[in-house]
Amino acid sequence: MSLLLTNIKELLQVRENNILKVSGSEMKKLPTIKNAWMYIENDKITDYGSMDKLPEIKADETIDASGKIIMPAWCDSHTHIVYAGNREQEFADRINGLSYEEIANRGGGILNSAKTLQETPEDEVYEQSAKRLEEVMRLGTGAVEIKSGYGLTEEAELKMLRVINKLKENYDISIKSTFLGAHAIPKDYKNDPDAYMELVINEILPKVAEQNLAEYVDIFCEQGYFTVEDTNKLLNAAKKYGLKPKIHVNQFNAIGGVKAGVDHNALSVDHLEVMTDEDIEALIGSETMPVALPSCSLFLSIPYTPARKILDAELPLALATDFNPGSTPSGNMNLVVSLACIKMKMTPEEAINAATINGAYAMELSDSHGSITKGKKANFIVTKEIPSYTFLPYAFGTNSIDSVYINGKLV
Ligand SMILES: N=CN[C@@H](CCC(=O)O)C(=O)O
Ligand SMILES: [Zn+2]
Repeated sequence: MSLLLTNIKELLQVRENNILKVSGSEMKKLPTIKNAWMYIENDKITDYGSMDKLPEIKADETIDASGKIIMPAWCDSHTHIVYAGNREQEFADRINGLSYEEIANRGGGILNSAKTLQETPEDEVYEQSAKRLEEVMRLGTGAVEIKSGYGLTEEAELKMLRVINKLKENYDISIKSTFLGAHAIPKDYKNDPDAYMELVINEILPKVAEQNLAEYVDIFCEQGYFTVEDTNKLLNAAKKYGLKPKIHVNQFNAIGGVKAGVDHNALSVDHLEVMTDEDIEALIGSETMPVALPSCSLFLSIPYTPARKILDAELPLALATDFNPGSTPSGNMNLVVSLACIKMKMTPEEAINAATINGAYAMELSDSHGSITKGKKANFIVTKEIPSYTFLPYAFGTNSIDSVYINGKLV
């Protein structure tokens, strides 16, 4: 199957030589070709160029993309798409004055979702999650990471990870799986959190590894959840099984999680709403990708990750949704990019780099995703007729997407 797209108003994020990520001032550059064509064979980008040098190509299908922009599909490197039920009652409780922390302390929050997940049959969790995956694919996401973490028992954590694996089998989209057993301390372990860490490290983690259910390991390193010491213990143990860290840090408090992640060569450190100078220092010179989740900041009314401070230090930054039932019931990367521009003062070029190639890096997919490069997966968004790419984050809340292709197939 081959597809030729012609008269593309502008082809975005064209990287002739593949790059793994972009950092600091480099993020201001978004290479494009105006009035372009692109040729797809099966699931790959074969070639592209400027319309004035369009070679003779016999394609199975040709699409005239006049007035439309084409760009790589979004790479969402941080989600909790697999969950059961929803938490709209907590949303209403917060409107009525309770804080996220107060709700969690009453047994709501993550523990509420864990109870629902434990009680919901695996097939039903799969069905609910598959709908969300299909929704985000239609919204332009072409690669996604999904975490466990609403199980909090051996049985339920493995159940979640099996659901992620079934999504991998049944959907033609790259999915990375992360074990987040250390997401919250279950009620029964409230007075003995160390015992829960022992369960996660000595009982659940080995089974996750044996059954090959995850690529990455995560922990919520935060006051009231897990300490830096817990983080070090878990990451040391996970390393023996070859699971790289991608960790939740600095959402509410800076307690040293960034440095712990960097010390363990984490692939990414995510959230970062609260960042100290020491956290920035720790990231400089590392291979760890900082990841911001602005939809979470919007929904919880908490600070936004200080993008300018991170970029001014010549660090890279990725953007992801954090799609989950408690802090971010939205998997819309288009909104994430808008929020990054509006609230974090990222330029459209920086935000698009952060949501494509840098998101791919945070899932170890930069060789196949995140840019328009020959040989990469044919994962791309065709916009409606719009005046410029800046219109995408500007017209927030407007659906500017005409169609989405993942692995060369129309979603
Ligand atoms: N902060 C930790 N975990 C999720 C939210 C969990 C929840 O409220 O269900 C997050 O990334 O925001
Ligand atoms: Zn999260």
